[in-house]
Amino acid sequence: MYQINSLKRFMVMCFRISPMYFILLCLNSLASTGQILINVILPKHLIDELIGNRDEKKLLFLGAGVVLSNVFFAFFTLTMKRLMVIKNIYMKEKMNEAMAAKIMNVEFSFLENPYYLDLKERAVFAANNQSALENLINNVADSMKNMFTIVSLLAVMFTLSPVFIILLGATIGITLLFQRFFAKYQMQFFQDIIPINRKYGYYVGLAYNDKLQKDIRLFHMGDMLTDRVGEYNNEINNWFTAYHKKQGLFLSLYGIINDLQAALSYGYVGLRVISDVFGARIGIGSFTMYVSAAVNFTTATTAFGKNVMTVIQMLGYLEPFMEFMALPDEEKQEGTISFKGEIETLSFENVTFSYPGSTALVLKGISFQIKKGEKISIVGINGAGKSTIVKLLCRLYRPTSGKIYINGQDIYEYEFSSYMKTVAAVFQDYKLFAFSIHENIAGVARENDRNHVMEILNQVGLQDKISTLPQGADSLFGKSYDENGIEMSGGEGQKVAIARALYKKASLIILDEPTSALDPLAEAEIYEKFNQLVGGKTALYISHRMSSSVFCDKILVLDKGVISDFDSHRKLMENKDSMYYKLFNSQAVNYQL
Ligand SMILES: Nc1ncnc2c1ncn2[C@@H]1O[C@H](COP(=O)(O)OP(=O)(O)OP(=O)(O)O)[C@@H](O)[C@H]1O
Repeated sequence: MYQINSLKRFMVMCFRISPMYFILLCLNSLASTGQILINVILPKHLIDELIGNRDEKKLLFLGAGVVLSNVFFAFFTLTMKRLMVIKNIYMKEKMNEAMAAKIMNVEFSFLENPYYLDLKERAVFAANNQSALENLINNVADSMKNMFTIVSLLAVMFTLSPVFIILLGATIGITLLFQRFFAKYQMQFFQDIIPINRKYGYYVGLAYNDKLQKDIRLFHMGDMLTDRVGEYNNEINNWFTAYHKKQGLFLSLYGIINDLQAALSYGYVGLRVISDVFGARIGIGSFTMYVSAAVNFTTATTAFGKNVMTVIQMLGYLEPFMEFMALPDEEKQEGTISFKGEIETLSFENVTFSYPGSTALVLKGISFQIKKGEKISIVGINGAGKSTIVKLLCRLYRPTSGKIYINGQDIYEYEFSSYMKTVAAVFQDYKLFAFSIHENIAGVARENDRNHVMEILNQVGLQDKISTLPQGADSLFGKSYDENGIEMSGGEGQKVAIARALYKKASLIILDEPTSALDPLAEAEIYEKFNQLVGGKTALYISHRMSSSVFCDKILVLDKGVISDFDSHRKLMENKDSMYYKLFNSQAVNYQL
């Protein structure tokens, strides 16, 4: 049942991707069945005519019928096969597209959860490897063809004798019982192997990951990874050896039953030619037809059994893909009010938060309010919950309790995309993409204002760098796809990321440790100019460099998920027992001569 539901979901998805593909599959299956039927029925009439009246016109008609119909069906099925090869490639591309769209739209919390991250890896693997999709669809199409064939041949054989059908039915019953038994075993096998496959996939993924190669080399992780992958590989091999032994046994028994089926067909139909014990005698033409029908019937039932097994196996491979595709999308979060205008007030009211799957409270009932244009610095030791505040504001996570209001409205009341337009954030682990510098910046607003881009690049101090590049702001990031692509230093990259956030026409700008890679001069320059750069926008900064707080209107001091202070630098420095005073002075002493 679980497999049937899974197959149904998968087929509905494929149908949505390409209804034409399904029409082709059905036509192909019908054509293959048609060819088998013609070759079962027409030779009977040809032989009967040859043995009987030998009417030349009829013989010519029947002979031409056999040849022409075979030519037609051969041409038709070959054309269909070609079309389906093209469609298979298309389906695979679409599957990758759907996967990419899902990753970009799925609720963000899934992408920080190890289970779903792993699921995502396995889903990508399933979509791209093992030809699972192609095998699944081909086997579904083949099983459809075999089913049509079985049903039509049953109709042909029914004209000989219902007893014959009952005898064949009994052998099919035994076959189905075998199939059911093996399908159950197979299903269990593919469930049981998931955890080990997941671990194997995870460690192989680590070895593949180019971002890890520095650490792998520096800390000699290569041997450990290779050993771990080897161990899991052996374990998987042992599992599959046991599986294939069972499958071999099953297929042998299955083959014996099919041979018995063939012997029964030949025996029964032969008896009907030479004796009338089981009914009226039949001629040679009918003998040919019924034997051919029975042989094709046996072939179709065997093939059908294999189709079912392969479909189950491929569904097992594709399960992670389907599970990932069924995750809810971010856009589906409620919120209908279109956000218009600018942020006038922003407030957290008694917000408590723990990450999904964890009971530890990261934020413990925090409340604060910010007004339009204020520049707020959030400080606190590692793990205090600073970045979590930003993630909640960006609607990457939902508060466990309490609410966040903007302009008096719960932020989840706002329609998602209009809300996201008003927030620009530069995260610690910001990413730039393999587009040009210009596209990385202007792409966020989907416009092409070159002067404005250059103006912002100048403001963040990148004018000298850009002027040394032969293609200026049109230089492409990264060398992966363009040998003339540029590599920027960590600090230069951060400046581009800040420029991108500034360019976005957002009224709240959030910088989560955006200057960690900047040299002291660049950092000082950015902070000095920051209020000018940000202009009238409301801004939140998170930085471990306490000197950056001096430029802010207020400082929100977080201590283990609780707000310990929220005031101006001057006021907070008056209290020598405050956490802020300690944090500030612990750094300040390092700068004293
Ligand atoms: N995706 C996550 N799942 C579970 N726990 C998380 C996740 N992200 C962060 N945490 C936990 O939440 C707590 C607060 O993390 P957060 O990143 O908000 O701290 P922070 O104050 O920004 O720290 P830092 O100064 O080191 O950047 C930490 O204890 C961290 O382990």
